[in-house]
Amino acid sequence: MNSRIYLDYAATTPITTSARQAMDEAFDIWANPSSPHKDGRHMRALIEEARIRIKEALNWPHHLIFTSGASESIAMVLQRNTLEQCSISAVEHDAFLRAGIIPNILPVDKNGYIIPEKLPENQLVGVQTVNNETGVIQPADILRQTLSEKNSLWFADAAQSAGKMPLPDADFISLSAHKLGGAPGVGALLIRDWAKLKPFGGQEQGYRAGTENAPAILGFAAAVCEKKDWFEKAATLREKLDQAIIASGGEVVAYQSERIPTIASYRMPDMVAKTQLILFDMAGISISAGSACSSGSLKSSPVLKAMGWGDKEAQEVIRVSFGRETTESDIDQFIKIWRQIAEQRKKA
Ligand SMILES: Cc1ncc(COP(=O)(O)O)c(C=O)c1O
Repeated sequence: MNSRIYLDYAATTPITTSARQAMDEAFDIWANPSSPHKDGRHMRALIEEARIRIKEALNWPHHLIFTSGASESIAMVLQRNTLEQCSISAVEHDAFLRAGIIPNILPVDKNGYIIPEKLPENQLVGVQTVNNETGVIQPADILRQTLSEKNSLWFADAAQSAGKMPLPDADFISLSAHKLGGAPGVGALLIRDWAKLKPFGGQEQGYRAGTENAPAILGFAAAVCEKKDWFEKAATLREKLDQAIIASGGEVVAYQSERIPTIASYRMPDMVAKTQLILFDMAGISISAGSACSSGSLKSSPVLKAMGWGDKEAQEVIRVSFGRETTESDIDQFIKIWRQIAEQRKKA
């Protein structure tokens, strides 16, 4: 596994050393945080400390409840917010479409940006911070201002940006620990105002049911608090990658848009993504086609379709995503293999 090159960080990131250590230590503290005895109270105190540390690290002064990750947080908000109607952007993660309600879909432009004039009044509006396929960053200030003027609540899915960029000034925010160096199966829902969400369950201030996953929560806190000194390096690597792709006849998706440095999508003309994935895989490189959830199928990415891409072109797009552990030599190797595949395709 270690000799392979992992460029699929948007699907999940490697666990950081400090998160792994915090989890390891937590497994030795054997108590349910709801138990009133001394051990239980100790575990409760550790969870509350983790909550405070995460809020401080993310600079979020309001409420935070632990969940199993962004998908659960998304379902919670869609099902239990206090407004009657809900709209989401056409580029939201699949979890928004599988939360048991049917939202209205808001269009995006060809660069992947939300169209402010189309934002509705008096609704819950789901617009992500960063897209998981293209890396496009939505304009947070415009969204905040427009949605406030329209008396709508902003639900920002920050699964791909949390811990990398400042959080937006939204009403609800979802995130997953495994996208920022923590373990899978834990995450959070950030809530500005308790009154905007209907309670449910006996844990997490009455907003969730189920014993907290204490080891994962403590690992999550450790991961969030780690230094982000690698982020600048990611921007340099992404720029190198973009230029190499363009120079060898490829296309950078949403090249004109503001994008997070850790996610990029590239189109290799006349070669379906599924074949590219196999060839990269055989060359020891893990990448993805669009989102991890839809990559098993041959359907075009709904994100690219919403940006106006045709089926043929959309099916030729792969996603490369990276982070803390990615080195320049990983990127050089990816570029080398990309060039080889592109050359073979030209000869075929
Ligand atoms: C933007 C976005 N939102 C939500 C999710 C769902 O996260 P999880 O599977 O951890 O619940 C993902 C995961 O790929 C994502 O990229």
